[in-house]
Amino acid sequence: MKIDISKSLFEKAQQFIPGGVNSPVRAFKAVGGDPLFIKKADGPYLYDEDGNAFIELINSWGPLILGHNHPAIKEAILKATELGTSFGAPTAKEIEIADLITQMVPSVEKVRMVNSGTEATMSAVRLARGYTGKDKFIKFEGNYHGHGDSFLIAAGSGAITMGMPNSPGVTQGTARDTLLAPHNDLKAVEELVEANKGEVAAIILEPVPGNMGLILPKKGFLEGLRKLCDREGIILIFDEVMTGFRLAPGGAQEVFDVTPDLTTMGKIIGGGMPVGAYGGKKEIMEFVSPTGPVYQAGTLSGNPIAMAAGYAMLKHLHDNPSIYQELDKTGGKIVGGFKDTLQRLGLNYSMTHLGSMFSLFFTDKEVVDFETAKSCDTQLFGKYFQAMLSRGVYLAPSQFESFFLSTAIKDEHVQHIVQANEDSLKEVLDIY
Ligand SMILES: Cc1ncc(COP(=O)(O)O)c(C=O)c1O
Ligand SMILES: N[C@H](C=O)CCC(=O)O
Repeated sequence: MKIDISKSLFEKAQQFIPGGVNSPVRAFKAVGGDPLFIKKADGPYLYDEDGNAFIELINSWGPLILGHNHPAIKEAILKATELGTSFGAPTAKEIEIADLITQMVPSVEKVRMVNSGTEATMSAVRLARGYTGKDKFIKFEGNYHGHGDSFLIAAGSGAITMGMPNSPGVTQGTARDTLLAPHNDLKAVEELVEANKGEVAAIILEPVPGNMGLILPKKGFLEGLRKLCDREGIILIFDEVMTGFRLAPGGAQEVFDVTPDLTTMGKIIGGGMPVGAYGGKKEIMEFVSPTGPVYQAGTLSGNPIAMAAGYAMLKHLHDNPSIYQELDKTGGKIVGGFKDTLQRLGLNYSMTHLGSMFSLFFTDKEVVDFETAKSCDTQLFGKYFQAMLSRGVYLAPSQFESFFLSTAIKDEHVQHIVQANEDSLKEVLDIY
């Protein structure tokens, strides 16, 4: 594979940008080699500056559930740009998207738009603290909620990929109010709440974590958290930045039928533009400024182009619910193909799958939390990543990320991906 142009761009980028990238996981540090510089994308394909084409399973880290350049979204963006790029004032489109979100996610009675998932989670926890008058909150090991200070403790995604689950720069004072629990361990959470009785404002979690690879909730875990929060007056926050509008129109809360008090959203909600949102019970959301005392603002929040893209995306999903069955089928075919290969090659690596998300973990343990996720052979993953790349399949460059499907992936791509997986495993494990 020719990568001369990407290589020289990366050299130049490092002169002006820390590590040559604007988000750490993009640097390929965990998988070796230099990152590819992307020139364009269409449907299921990414094209790099050297002219290589890849079927991709990242989709911009989740947002592009319809693949690249979907006509409905492209048209909405182009139309919106004709009217201006930013007004810093209310628009009709903001009402339309808020209305649609409340229909698709019934636990969200009111919603505030922000510019990223990070802003959404920071704001939701501030709101929970302001509303309850309590300072502490519980997060789960290996869950990732963006790069707000109080979340960079035992964080998943790029933080663990870079070997920095606890980031320097987060003060001890901040860290003290973040209580940590092992994911999927209800008893540990109950004990933590008991030990901090009356002091916990919120429990925040990815209901289906995708930031230590894809991990499924154990039976009764989400329901148990709901009961605990009700009993103790704690705000339950589902961080659905990744799972929202991806696992179902109403996200993981619809799939598992557990209703949080607040939900954070991002990725798909912006149709590929930088958008986040948080919403929930009217009574809690009324606590946000200007109706309430909890301050939160944004110069570009509700940006008209981003709202147009997000609305077009959500409307398409809302009007075409069969998309979710289609994605689940595609996921089933790929995961089924991978599992067949693993069996034939006598390998017992662990796999998880839900709808349009899946993971291949290079460990024989069942991956249910941060500890088991960390048992993966990350060096082997790096070799596998490179082997897949050389066969035209672009994966997330880390063992601690989920793979994402889009509707642009059809049967011919599935076949290519399954074959590439078999050939890559044989290559990296020296199986002939
Ligand atoms: C579950 C979850 N929450 C929050 C975030 C932060 O979102 P953003 O990267 O848009 O700030 C991410 C992804 O980065 C995420 O996956
Ligand atoms: N896993 C992260 C978000 O979901 C990946 C995005 C990033 O850190 O650049």
